Amino acid sequence: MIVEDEILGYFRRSREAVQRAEDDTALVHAIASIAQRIAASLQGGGKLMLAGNGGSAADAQHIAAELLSRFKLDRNPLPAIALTTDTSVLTAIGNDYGYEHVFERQVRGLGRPGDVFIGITTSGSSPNVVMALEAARESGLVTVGFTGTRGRAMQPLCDLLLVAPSDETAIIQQIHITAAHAICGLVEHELFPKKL
Ligand SMILES: O=C(CO)[C@@H](O)[C@H](O)[C@H](O)[C@H](O)COP(=O)(O)O
Ligand SMILES: [Zn+2]
Repeated sequence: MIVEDEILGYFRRSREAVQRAEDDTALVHAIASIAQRIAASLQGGGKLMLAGNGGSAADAQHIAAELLSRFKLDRNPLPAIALTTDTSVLTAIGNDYGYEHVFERQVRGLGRPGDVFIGITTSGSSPNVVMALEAARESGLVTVGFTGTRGRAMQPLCDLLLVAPSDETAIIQQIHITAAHAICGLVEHELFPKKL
């Protein structure tokens, strides 16, 4: 019974967060604006870079895969890189400069003005993501934050901020990947209208 309560409680909190997201006009606008900025960057020869820790690292990789491979349309690959995958780079930077630099240094090395960087942190306080957003801004990238209600303080660092309406990491991640799927669909529609 305790196990069942745990499961049903989790489902209920998920459903309530999705409902809050659906009713959140600012969130829906943020999703549309993020898709528009990514499409504009890719159209102009830019690329998308993403980073996060733990489950959000998996989300960064998931989103890059949707664009480089395909989301729903059979079309040309779109340039997207998750900065979470190269263990040589991550261990070298982590070992030589510190873990808080693992994304920031990649942003400075790989980012070009007009690219888009998405930093994903459910708390809004992971130093490696915050430093990468600072580096992206200094390097002339479009800065996008994915966070939850605890992460609103990221706003000054972000051109666009997606705030999932929850303070629970796992639930925030679920809203993030739902929003990311919507963004991938919008980017495909914008860039490949004839494929519809
Ligand atoms: O996936 C989960 C929890 O659902 C964890 O791996 C979680 O991502 C990790 O604890 C992260 O280190 C949390 O970092 P952040 O979202 O606060 O930046
Ligand atoms: Zn998780």
